[in-house]
Amino acid sequence: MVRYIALKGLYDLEKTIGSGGFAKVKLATHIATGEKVAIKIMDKISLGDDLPRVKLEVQALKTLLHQHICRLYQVIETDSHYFMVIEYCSGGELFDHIGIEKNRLSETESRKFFRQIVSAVAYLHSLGYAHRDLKPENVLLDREENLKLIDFGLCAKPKNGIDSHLQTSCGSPTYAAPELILGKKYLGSEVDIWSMGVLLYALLCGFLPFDDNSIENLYRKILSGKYDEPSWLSSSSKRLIRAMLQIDPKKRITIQELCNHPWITAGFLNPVSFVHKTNFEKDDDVLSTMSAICGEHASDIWRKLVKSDRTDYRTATYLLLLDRKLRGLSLRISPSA
Ligand SMILES: COc1cc(O)cc(Nc2ccc(C(=O)Nc3ccccc3)c(OCCC[NH3+])c2)c1
Repeated sequence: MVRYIALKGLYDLEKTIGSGGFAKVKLATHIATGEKVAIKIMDKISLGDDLPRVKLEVQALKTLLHQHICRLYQVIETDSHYFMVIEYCSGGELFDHIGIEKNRLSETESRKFFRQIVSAVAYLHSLGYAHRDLKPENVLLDREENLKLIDFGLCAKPKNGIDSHLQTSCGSPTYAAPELILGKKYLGSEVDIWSMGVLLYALLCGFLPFDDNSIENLYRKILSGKYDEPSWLSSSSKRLIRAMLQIDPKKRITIQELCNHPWITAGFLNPVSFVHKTNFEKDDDVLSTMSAICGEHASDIWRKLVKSDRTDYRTATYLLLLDRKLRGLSLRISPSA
């Protein structure tokens, strides 16, 4: 196993859990706390002119604090590599969780998960970001089956706000909105709604609304906006999916309407809110655990934490200890930290 000097003493790398274009994701252990993390490793050579995307994603993730958005703990940059230390989603991909035999979820279970996706995307849009690559592989679960959105490598924050047009064609065609595959100017918020429509369809049906091995046929199907409506779909589900898979983006349901849609609120007391984690909450138990080991005063540790750019080893240690505490585990830390 290639050892990276930059991780020595901080993280022990384990198996590869994902690999894509210019990155691979490995399972790792945060040595000081023994907690599992995922580390996305990118080498700068193969990143090429995608290098600025890493900085854009890191910048976005430092701002995005939400219970259904996978957490960035630490960023390590060397001359040759970027390492993004990320929350480990031990539940794996949501769609693997659906399992092969059933291959689709009940309306109630689909609603539980879909509300979490809507909450994360509504929060994202409220801060002016669009994900632009919403697809099953980017929807994971943590150990308590809470949903986590991952991979903001294509996310965009248009400089004139979420309502200003984008042009870059990106994301996977299967989940891409008609205006995106036509290369038209599009709104990030509108293409995210379309992709969420594809996700909801896949949850409720167990297969994709538009699928074809030939890219031309796939495009034709997407641009036709026609897809099967299996007999098991309730009329309320059909209405919601139709509202999301509108070819004309101006006729497509908006994220606000989605949060209040009858299908979304059925069985729940309230619409989807995108209340999110506050910023760093100060925890004295965690701070005293850290000060017991590194000898600094808890108040100094906290001051440095708040002042830091929140992507250093101290931040990762604090957040992982906080996570252990929230799970009712002991706050242990190994002296080598
Ligand atoms: C903000 O979250 C991000 C940003 C990003 O650029 C990339 C990722 N990638 C991740 C993060 C975590 C996992 C993971 O924990 N996977 C996993 C865990 C247990 C069983 C199976 C998978 C990850 O997995 C890669 C494969 C998922 N399609 C990717 C997160």
